This record gives sequence, C-alpha cells and structure tokens, in this order.
Amino acid sequence: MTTAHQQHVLPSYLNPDDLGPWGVYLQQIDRVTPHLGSLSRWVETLKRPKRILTVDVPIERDDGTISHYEGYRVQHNMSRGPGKGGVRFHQDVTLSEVMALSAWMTVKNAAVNVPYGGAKGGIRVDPKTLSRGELQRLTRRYTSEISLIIGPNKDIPAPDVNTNEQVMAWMMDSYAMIEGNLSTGVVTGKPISLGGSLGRREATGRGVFVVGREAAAQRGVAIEGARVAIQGFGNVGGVAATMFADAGAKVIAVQDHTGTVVNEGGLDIAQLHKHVAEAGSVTGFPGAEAFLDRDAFWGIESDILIPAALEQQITAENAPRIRTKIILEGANGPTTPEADDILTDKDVLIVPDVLANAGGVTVSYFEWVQDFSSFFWSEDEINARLTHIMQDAFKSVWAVSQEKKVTLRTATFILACTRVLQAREVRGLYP
Ligand SMILES: NC(=O)C1=CN([C@@H]2O[C@H](COP(=O)(O)OP(=O)(O)OC[C@H]3O[C@@H](n4cnc5c(N)ncnc54)[C@H](O)[C@@H]3O)[C@@H](O)[C@H]2O)C=CC1
Ligand SMILES: O=C(O)CCC(=O)C(=O)O
Repeated sequence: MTTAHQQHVLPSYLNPDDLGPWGVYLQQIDRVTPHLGSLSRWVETLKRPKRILTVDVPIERDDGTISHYEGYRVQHNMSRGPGKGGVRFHQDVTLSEVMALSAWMTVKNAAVNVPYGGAKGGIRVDPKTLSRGELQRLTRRYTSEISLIIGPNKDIPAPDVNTNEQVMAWMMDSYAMIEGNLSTGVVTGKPISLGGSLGRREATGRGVFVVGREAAAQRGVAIEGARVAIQGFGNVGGVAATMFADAGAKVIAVQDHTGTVVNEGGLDIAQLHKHVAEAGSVTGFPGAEAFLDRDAFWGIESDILIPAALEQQITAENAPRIRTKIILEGANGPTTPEADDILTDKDVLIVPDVLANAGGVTVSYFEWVQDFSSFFWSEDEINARLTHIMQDAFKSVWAVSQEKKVTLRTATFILACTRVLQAREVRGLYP
C-alpha cells in the first residue's frame, strides 16, 4: 500500500500497489528529506522524472517476420548538467525500473560530483534470442527513436546490463548518420578505436574495489585473506573479482544467472574468466569444490559480499541468513529497504550502489572530456584520477554518516541531493 503522500506524487501511469524499483527509490528519498533543511521544499523535483520517452522499436527478424519491442529513455533530473546513464537490454525491463535507475544516476553523479544529471534507458528484450544482425537493427532503431532527446550536451547513454562497446559503437554511428557529423561525445563506453577511454571497461569494478578498501579499513578487515562472495560475474562482478583476488583476497563464491561455484580456498579467478568465456557461465567450472543452487549463495559466510547482478536480490527473506561484515553494492538497487534495515541492525556496513558503483560513470565522464578535447590520457592517469575521486567521495560520505549518525546510503543521498537541490534552487524554477 502507498501512503497518501506517495499517491499525491505518483504519476498516473504507475500502479500504486506495485511501484517496483521506483517505490524503493521513493522510500529512500523519504528517508533523506528530514536531513535536507530548507532545501526540502524542492524535494518534489526528485520524485518526478523530468522527461519520459517510451518508444516502439520494430525490427525485421532474420526470417522476414516483424517483432516489436518496448524501449524507454528517462531523464530524471538535469539540474547539474546533461543527462547521463546506461542502456539496459533485458526481458524484465519496465518503466518503473528505468525511472528508478535514472533517479539513482542523478544521486550517483552528484555523489562523485561529475557535472551530469541522471538518465537511463532500456529495451524490454532478451538479447540472447536475437542474432547479431537483429541486435544491430534493434540498437539502431532504438537510437533513432530516442535521438529526439539525446546528444553530447543533452543526454549521453552508456553501457549497462547486456550492452557493451559494440552496442555503443552502433548507437554512435546511428546518431552520427542523423546529425551528419561524427558526434563521438553522444555515448560513452565506446571501443577505444572510436574515441573510447582506456580503463572504462574496468572502471566500475575498479571503483567497487577502491571503496571496498576504504570500507574494509574502517571496519578493521584486512583485504589480504578476506573472504569475498560475489553475485554476478559480468563487467562489474568479474572485474571486482579480479581486483580483490590480485590484492590477496580469497574469492570463495561466485554466482551468475545459472548457479553458484564455491571454493573455500579461493577460486582461481583467471581460470574462471577463461571458463566463462568458453562455456558462457560459471556452471561446470572444474576449479570449484561445490556447486550450489541460487538461494544457497546467501548463506555463505564471508567478510565482503558484492551483489553485482540485478535489483532487489537481497530481500527481507534472505537478509537474516546473510553473514558478512561489508556489502559493496556493485549492482544498482540490489538491496530492498526492508533488507537494508535488517542488515544495518546486524551491524553490516553497506556501501550503497550510488557510491560503490560510481566508478563507471566517473570514467565515462573522463571519456566525454577526452572526446571533446580530442586529447587522450594514459591508463595510469585515468586510474589515478578515478581512485582519487572514489576515495574523496567515500571520505565525504563517511564524514556525513558520522556527523548525522545515519547509514552510508542516507549519507550519500544527503550529500548528493543537497548538491542537486542547491543547483535547482540557484537556477530557479523558470530558467
Ligand atoms: N557496466 C557498468 O559500467 C555498470 C553497471 N552497473 C550495474 O551493475 C550490475 C551488473 O552490470 P554489468 O556487470 O554491466 O552486467 P553484465 O551483463 O556484464 O553482467 C551481469 C552478470 O549478472 C549475472 N546475472 C544475471 N541475472 C542474474 C541472476 N538472476 N542471479 C545471479 N546472477 C545473475 C549474469 O550472469 C552476469 O554474470 C547492474 O545492476 C548494472 O546496472 C552499475 C554501474 C555501472
Ligand atoms: O557510464 C555511464 O554513463 C553510466 C553507467 C551506469 O549506467 C550506471 O552507473 O548505472
């Protein structure tokens, strides 16, 4: 059930009894509002996306039939700069999900102080059911439909679940055909040969590792020998696994969409990457001592747990079984508000998505800056700048959480929403 207040702010296209991820975001905003002082009179602006575009994406299939898919681009808030956020291709994508993801981008971009608003896009499609040609046609048609509102100074898409450098290259090319110029700055996460940035592919996982090191220091957990469990072994989870293993941690469990592999002595992450590249999933990895079903993953004891797959994975049902000291949210929205409370009561330190996974958009910002200046930095420069920004953001959030005696999630929202609403206020309502 929604509160009277939620009903008042609820857009008519949402079901008040099943708000999905957008409902989670609204609860997070309600928690931060009492901490916003006089800026709270602007908070409604964060409860309504600035712009929502729903598009029909028809493609011709290889067999000559026509299929239609539903696509979205949501621009949540652009008070601090152009919209920025990834594009997701997944069969469970909904408008509520894309709205929430766009709002989390607003908070994330402000938390690491990159000059962007928040946006996100998606298509409700299982890309595994499409051939490469079909995927290209889908991407190009979607880009053409959303070209009304994207652009290097308007809104800049990037990769998210099931989209990658190749998809970004097709998006850039489709936009360039419409505009009649190269327009490298219209998307980030591009191939290096097309104005992409060194270090972008690894950036989100690297950022998870950097804030993980800071959180571990606060909690007195040594990374060397720490027991790490990871859900998701894609761009974010796979890179985080490598970085923790390289730093001497033991990655004892990895789960993907097919199942969980466990080795109490530490999985050989380089070998696991090879296996996944060949077999398509972690299942059947010869270096595992045990294979568990999906749910048993949450009962594995660890020092650091990294959800790096999808939203709403840590719930009121499995949170009581979770035995860990630190959770690093590599995924967006992996923890429900109820689970958040249960884990906080158990003294688990949760580094929230809007801080922990901000490394990706930070290096996307570097890519955009490099594209505009046509001057490219070395990987060492990029990694050093990324580390600096992530460490600074963690320290600022930590200070707010200590001062206000709130969780790191609420502290990140306080810091970020203050920046967004200050910008909103000084711009005025009728810019
Ligand atoms: N790629 C990026 O730069 C960023 C991604 N994120 C977030 O990180 C999360 C993961 O994104 P990527 O790694 O890019 O996606 P990806 O598509 O590269 O990998 C997703 C991984 O999750 C696994 N997975 C999917 N469904 C699952 C399920 N039901 N149970 C267990 N595992 C499952 C897949 O098998 C795969 O290993 C998403 O929430 C995304 O929004 C956040 C910031 C930036
Ligand atoms: O790199 C970007 O612009 C956006 C990444 C993203 O979608 C995210 O942080 O969730």
